Amino acid sequence: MISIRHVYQTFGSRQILKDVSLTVKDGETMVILGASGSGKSTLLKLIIGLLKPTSGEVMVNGKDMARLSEAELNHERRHMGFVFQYSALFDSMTVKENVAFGLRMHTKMSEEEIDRIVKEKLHLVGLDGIENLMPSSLSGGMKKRVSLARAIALEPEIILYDEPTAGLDPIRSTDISLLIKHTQKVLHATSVVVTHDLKSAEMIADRMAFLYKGSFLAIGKPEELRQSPDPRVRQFMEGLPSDPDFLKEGDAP
Ligand SMILES: Nc1ncnc2c1ncn2[C@@H]1O[C@H](COP(=O)(O)OP(=O)(O)OP(=O)(O)O)[C@@H](O)[C@H]1O
Repeated sequence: MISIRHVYQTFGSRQILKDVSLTVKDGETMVILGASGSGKSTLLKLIIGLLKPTSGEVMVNGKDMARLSEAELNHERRHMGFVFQYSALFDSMTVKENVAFGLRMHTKMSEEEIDRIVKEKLHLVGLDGIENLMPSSLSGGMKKRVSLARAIALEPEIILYDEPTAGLDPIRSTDISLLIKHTQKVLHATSVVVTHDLKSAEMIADRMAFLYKGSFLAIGKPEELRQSPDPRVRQFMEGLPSDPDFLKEGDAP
């Protein structure tokens, strides 16, 4: 379980998160929505323990991430998988070495076991037989899949996704969203997905949380957000422009 309690995050004089609280239950997929700069990635960094909150608590599986030593943090991160924006594969390593990275770092598995797990995870993401390719020869969608295979290699209890569909065309974006959903079904992981992509969010979310200027305006099931009494939430959910005069009469599509 991930429990964020009354978190404030300040950088210099700028307050980025203001009294943010959120619980992500075991096995749940929580999607964090919000405009650019609203603090979504900052929230992920707090969960990973890359940032310590200015005040408040970030508890992951009962551990206060801000109070852990670097060694303890690394131990906790072994149970977490990360799918970064733009895949972040190691360009000088083959697909196999990318997927095997965490296995080599955190375990003493034999080469046979590593081979087996790499094959199994690539199969799960629909990429059989590409172990020896280099990332530079893959399409954007394939890179995302490899990134997901790497994130789940150690069968993490928690998976964090930062904009998993960024830079993909709508069809590939749907493919990745379906894959995230499938992965959830297989692994029963607790997941937090940061995205701008409403269609993807609707496909994968158990619940959604809408971050607006550093505070959550709404947390709930997708239909609850769509019917939110707060016009700012509905506006985002409907993808309307920020300036209501933007679509003047006669300009409407
Ligand atoms: N380490 C830092 N030092 C100073 N400012 C920071 C730092 N990290 C983030 N910020 C600022 O905090 C704000 C929120 O950043 P964050 O990356 O969390 O937003 P976001 O919602 O993920 O945006 P996007 O969707 O564009 O990625 C931004 O204005 C950013 O410039």
